Amino acid sequence: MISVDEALQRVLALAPQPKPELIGLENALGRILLEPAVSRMTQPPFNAAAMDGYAWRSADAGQSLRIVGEAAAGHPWTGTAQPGTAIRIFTGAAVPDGFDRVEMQENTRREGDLLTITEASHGTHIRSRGCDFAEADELPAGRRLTAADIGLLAAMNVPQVMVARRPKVAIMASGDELVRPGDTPRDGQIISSNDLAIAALAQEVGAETTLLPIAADTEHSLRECFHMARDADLLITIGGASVGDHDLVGKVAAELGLERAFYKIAMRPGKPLMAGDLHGTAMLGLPGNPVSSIVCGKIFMQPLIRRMQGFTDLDQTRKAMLGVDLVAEGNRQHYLRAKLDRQDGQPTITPFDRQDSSLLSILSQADALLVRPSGDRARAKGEMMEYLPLHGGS
Ligand SMILES: Nc1nc2c(c(=O)[nH]1)N[C@H]1C(S)=C(S)[C@@H](COP(=O)(O)OP(=O)(O)OC[C@H]3O[C@@H](n4cnc5c(N)ncnc54)[C@H](O)[C@@H]3O)O[C@H]1N2
Ligand code: MOO
Repeated sequence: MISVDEALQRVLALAPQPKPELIGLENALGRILLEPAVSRMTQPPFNAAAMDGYAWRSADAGQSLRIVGEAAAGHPWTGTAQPGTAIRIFTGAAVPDGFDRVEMQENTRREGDLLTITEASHGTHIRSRGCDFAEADELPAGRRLTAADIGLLAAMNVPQVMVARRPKVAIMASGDELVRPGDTPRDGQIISSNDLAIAALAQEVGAETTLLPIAADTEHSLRECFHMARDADLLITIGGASVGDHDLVGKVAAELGLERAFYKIAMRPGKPLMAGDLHGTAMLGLPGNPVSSIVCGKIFMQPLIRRMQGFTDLDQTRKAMLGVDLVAEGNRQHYLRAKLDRQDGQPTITPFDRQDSSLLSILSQADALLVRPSGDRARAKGEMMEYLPLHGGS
């Protein structure tokens, strides 16, 4: 059995180079920028009024001013600033050269065309040209685009961006006992939940997912389903990974030409994980126990899908204070479903008592996976421990 860190490195090595795709900003949320985006604008493109009021010259302080024009957003004033003059101006309008202040109208008195500044503000209320960004400024490659990034790119007059194509992920559940949600299970059958959960985890990090038919526990059925995934960037199999007579995924994958990167890792849950390359399609074979498959999806599949899109910052670990005492750990790195809260103002993490790898209800209540390295010593309440946040992309 190899360590979780070693396994993760081997999984990430299966990622092909990201494939570029040019898309409009309206579809760019959450996508990973592959090439820097270069601004085609300086913002603001002119010195702009930040208040509704009057533009005037500080050299004229203390004088009564003659109002000689008006500038509104989208409607510049074309005259030139003369001593002793002011213009009416509105927020967003270009401040003509020569005027170096805008006073908000609440601080002025106007009588006909004559203006008195009754109280001068501290600031100029002028946003100087380029104070936000300049033409040729860049938004660097490698970032996952946020709503704020999309606003910035739009303001930069960059209507399209080069992002990584969404990896195509095919997901195959296997097992004679499985039926789809909504079907009526016969004796001995259960509902297939893992493939939908794994698809959701893959979508969370930008994948385009396809659910393959549920494969029966026969080599023929598995082979057929493997064949359906041949155009995918990544094939995820679920179940059939262990040592039982009906656990045939590894055997069939090997016969079809899987170059195996590893099988079995020192991890709990998730020991029978396998990974490899199948004629250019990366493959992850997840264990069937529902929590094992989702935890492996979180720890291996999500970073792999991110890496396929050129994302580099893959470390998700954070720290919190332990809420209870814990006994010493065994020889596998243990991921415990846990609840996060605050105690004495400190983020605190407390694992659930029940940790069996079939319990989806506990996983759904959990906010985090507490990470305990293999062979970890007994831990006391109050110690700082590492965890991975659950639920939510990024
Ligand atoms: N003799 C041994 N037995 C087992 C070992 C072992 O080391 N020696 N390891 C155990 C561990 S740990 C795990 S994890 C499981 C993994 O086994 P498989 O990957 O072969 O999974 P299955 O046997 O197919 O299923 C296990 C369990 O999960 C349910 N399942 C499977 N697929 C789904 C699905 N899509 N949705 C919901 N539930 C699913 C399945 O019905 C079983 O109950 O092996 C242990 N055994
Ligand atoms: O590793 Mo299994 O995944 O412990 O249940």
